[in-house]
Amino acid sequence: MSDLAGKSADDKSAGDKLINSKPADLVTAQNVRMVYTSRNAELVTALDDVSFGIAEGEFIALLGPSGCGKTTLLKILTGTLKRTSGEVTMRGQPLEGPRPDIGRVFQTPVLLAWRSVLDNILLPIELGEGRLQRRDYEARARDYLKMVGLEGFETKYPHELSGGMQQRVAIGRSLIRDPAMLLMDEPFGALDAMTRDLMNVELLRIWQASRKTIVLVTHSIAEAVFLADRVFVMTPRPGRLSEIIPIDLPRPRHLDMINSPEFGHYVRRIGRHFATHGAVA
Ligand SMILES: Nc1ncnc2c1ncn2[C@@H]1O[C@H](COP(=O)(O)OP(=O)(O)OP(=O)(O)O)[C@@H](O)[C@H]1O
Repeated sequence: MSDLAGKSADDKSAGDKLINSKPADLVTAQNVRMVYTSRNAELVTALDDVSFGIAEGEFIALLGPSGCGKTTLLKILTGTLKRTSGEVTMRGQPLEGPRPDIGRVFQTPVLLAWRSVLDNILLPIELGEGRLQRRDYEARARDYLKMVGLEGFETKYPHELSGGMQQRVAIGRSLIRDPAMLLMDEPFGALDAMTRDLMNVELLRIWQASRKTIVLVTHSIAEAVFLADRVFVMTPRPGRLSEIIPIDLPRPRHLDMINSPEFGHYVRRIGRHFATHGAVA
């Protein structure tokens, strides 16, 4: 991460209590295994024996080397990819397909160029099952626009926005159906380092304001430590969870914390782990 000292997430309260309390798990995975069959009929084991629980409101960073199965695990958690074996539950029920209470943010924002910012945020309402009425969600869309820092940009089009702003629209869109959980696949990976740092601070502010559960995939040890309550460290393929590391840094987190000895301790500890078990890309 670059050094943009002094920026902080606004909310003063949300993070600490999550570390100290033990609410029931929102999502669980038990012995999840994923084997793909490639085009030449080769079997590729992407995930093996992955088990964990994630509490409501937690921020989890999924960290591991390229190709270790992070995206695969995220797709399984969205219900869009069927695991080969193992159990996944959400609120105690088996997760067997996509659900409206799980939102997803991709590495690139995938906005529709011919729709305004407000219309892009409302897209899941128009496409959603169950006759959702756009007018019932417009006030919420405006609230989320404000939350992601885009108040006043309702009528702009994607090409009029920076990359960071476009990704804020994508985050607003992922929140519009009020999901319990947001799954984010390297959401700021395409942005320059400075914008990425600022977006991470913004993301913590949005997380604390919206109180969603977040699972975020990253290649960056520093990003994982800065954002997460717990870092799930994966092995090289076939991806297993080799360690779950609670990050006991105070919240709200400021970018100048990355210079603290405690932050350095976590980064070195995870770095040593990868030096022993396999490198982060
Ligand atoms: N549809 C598929 N068919 C066959 N193999 C696949 C398929 N999708 C992914 N894989 C393989 O599964 C493994 C895990 O892929 P995945 O995209 O989940 O890794 P990742 O950790 O997200 O990688 P990266 O960090 O590079 O994005 C890789 O070896 C990949 O080549």
